[in-house]
Amino acid sequence: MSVTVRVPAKVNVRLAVGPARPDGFHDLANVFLAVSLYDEVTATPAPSLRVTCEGPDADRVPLDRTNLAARAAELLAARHGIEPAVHLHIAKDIPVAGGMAGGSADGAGALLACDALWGTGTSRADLLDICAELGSDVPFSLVGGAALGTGRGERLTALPVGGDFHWVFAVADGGLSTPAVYAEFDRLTPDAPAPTAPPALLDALRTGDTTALAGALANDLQPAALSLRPSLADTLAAGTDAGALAALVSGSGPTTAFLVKDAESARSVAAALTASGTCRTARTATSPAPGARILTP
Ligand SMILES: C[C@](O)(CO)[C@H](O)COP(=O)(O)OP(=O)(O)OC[C@H]1O[C@@H](n2ccc(N)nc2=O)[C@H](O)[C@@H]1O
Ligand SMILES: Nc1ncnc2c1ncn2[C@@H]1O[C@H](COP(=O)(O)OP(=O)(O)OP(=O)(O)O)[C@@H](O)[C@H]1O
Repeated sequence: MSVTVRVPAKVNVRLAVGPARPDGFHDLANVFLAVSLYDEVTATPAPSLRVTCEGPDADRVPLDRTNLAARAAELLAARHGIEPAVHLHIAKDIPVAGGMAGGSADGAGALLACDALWGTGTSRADLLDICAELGSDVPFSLVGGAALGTGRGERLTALPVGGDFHWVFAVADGGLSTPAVYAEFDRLTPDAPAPTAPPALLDALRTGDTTALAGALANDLQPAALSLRPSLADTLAAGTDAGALAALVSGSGPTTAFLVKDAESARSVAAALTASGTCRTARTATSPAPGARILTP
């Protein structure tokens, strides 16, 4: 018997970053939106914990105990006093180290899959606690939809979304290290103000107004990502030249996100980005997407 869970990627439609805290993390006003690019995590009984991965970026995914899926299985097993005797297979479609929370998705997916496989019946509150222990983005991978993340991004308030949004994601060559991007933010922003989520952005989500959302997108980590990877400016320009309503770096990058009017515009902007030679590949997606879900056989 095995259990498969499907988990979405995310884009941050507003990532407001405050000053570094004593524990090294930054307080955020982080407006997450789940998008329709998914990893699938399959949990199968095995003599001991083992991780495998398939997909175009599989060679860049660690298969040891540092994999967030493996860590999720270990934390859940420890909480219930059992052995993490499970094979976790990741079918990876979310770009690796791309600022789209791919590792976080696998952590949330493994947690839900193991809880179902082992019949441990963990409460939603306990699952969210384990997610927060795994990483700041992991609770959102579990819940999906749209949410405001405060604290280091792990404390979530669900947000209403009144319509579908269409996106193109330009996947860059290689990744960017999240801690390195936050460190560059600190260097560039010595007096960061307290982070807030503007009402205009929350209204745009609530009413499903693409034009208003395009005017409200913002990522405080974008200057830091551009400073570490200046070529991303060419990718952003290629997308807006091709007709995207707005462009921004996704999370800590280097994936760039383009909000477009509709599915037809998504196809033409993706084609133009691919032809521009400023990215490795371009993907289309819609939002909001549901959070981690068990796929019924
Ligand atoms: C950039 C985002 O993806 C936006 O959603 C997240 O803030 C990053 O979330 P994540 O990858 O789950 O990050 P974590 O695994 O919790 O932390 C990795 C590192 O990122 C930095 N970090 C992360 C979150 C935060 N609020 N402040 C930080 O400074 C810290 O250096 C930390 O050591
Ligand atoms: N299951 C996993 N999938 C991908 N990377 C993983 C996984 N587990 C651990 N990692 C490690 O985490 C690093 C960041 O990968 P990930 O794909 O989560 O980045 P990201 O999308 O930038 O995340 P975020 O948006 O949350 O900052 C990788 O370089 C890899 O070493």
